[in-house]
Amino acid sequence: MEYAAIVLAAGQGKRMKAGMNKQLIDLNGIPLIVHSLRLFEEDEACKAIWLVVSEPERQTMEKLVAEYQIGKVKGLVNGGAERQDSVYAGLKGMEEAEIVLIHDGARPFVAKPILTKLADEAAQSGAAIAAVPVKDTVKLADKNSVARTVERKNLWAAQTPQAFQYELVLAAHEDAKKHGFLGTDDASLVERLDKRVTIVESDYLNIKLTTEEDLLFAETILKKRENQL
Ligand SMILES: Nc1ccn([C@@H]2O[C@H](COP(=O)(O)OP(=O)(O)OP(=O)(O)O)[C@@H](O)[C@H]2O)c(=O)n1
Ligand SMILES: C[C@](O)(CO)[C@H](O)COP(=O)(O)O
Repeated sequence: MEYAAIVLAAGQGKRMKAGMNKQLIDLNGIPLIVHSLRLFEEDEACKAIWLVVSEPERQTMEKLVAEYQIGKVKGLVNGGAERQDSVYAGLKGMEEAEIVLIHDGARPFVAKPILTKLADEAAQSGAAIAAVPVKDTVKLADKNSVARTVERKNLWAAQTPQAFQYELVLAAHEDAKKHGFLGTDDASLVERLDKRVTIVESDYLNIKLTTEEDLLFAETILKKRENQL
C-alpha cells in the first residue's frame, strides 16, 4: 500500500546531553536524521516524505536533504513545542495521502518489511503501530515505592512508525487539541476515539536514540550490518 511519511526532527534532544539536536549527530559519518530519512527514500511504497523541523534548524536540514539527495522530501514543516504539536503541524502541512506513517527521526533502524506491514494494516483497519513485547517486569509506582506489578504477558513497548488512515489520525489530533489531551504517541490519540489499533510486531533493534547509551547500541547495530554486507 502506498503511503506518505511524516518524519519528526523538531525536538531538542535534551536527554542526549550532546549540546545539539541529536538528529544532527553523526552515526558512521552520516547524520542520524539522514539514516532515518533513507528508510523511506529507499522504500518504493513511500511516495512522499514530510520532514518536521525546528525553525532555527530549517536551513541545516534543507542542506542535508539536498546533500544526501533525499528526493522524496516534498517539504519541511515547522514543528511545535511538543511532539504532538509537531505531528499535527506535519498533518496540516502535508499534501493529503490515504495512508500516513508517522516516524521519530530518532529511530534509524526500522526493518524494511515493517513499513509495508504497517501501511497495509492501516489501509485495512485504520491504525497500526510497530511494537515489541516488553522484556522487563514493569512496576506501577506510588511515589518511590511499588504500588503494583503490571502483568507482563500483555505488555508491548510501542515504537514508530505508527501508521494511520490520514483522516482518522487528523481527527484524533483535532479531538485531542479540543480536549487538551497530550499523549506521548499518536496511537493514544486514536485510542481515545475508541478505535482499535493493530500491533505489528517489530524488533528490538528499532531503538529510539534518546540518551548517550543509545549511541553505543547504534554503533554496534551499524557495525553488525556492515559485517553482513
Ligand atoms: N517538539 C518535538 C519533540 C520531539 N520531536 C521529535 O519526536 C521524536 C521523538 O522525540 P524524542 O526522542 O523525545 O526527541 P527529543 O524531544 O528531541 O528528545 P528530548 O525529549 O530528550 O529533548 C524525535 O525524533 C524528535 O525530534 C519533534 O519533532 N518535536
Ligand atoms: C512515539 C514513541 O516513540 C513511542 O514509543 C515515544 O512515545 C516518543 O516519546 P518521546 O519522549 O517523545 O521520545
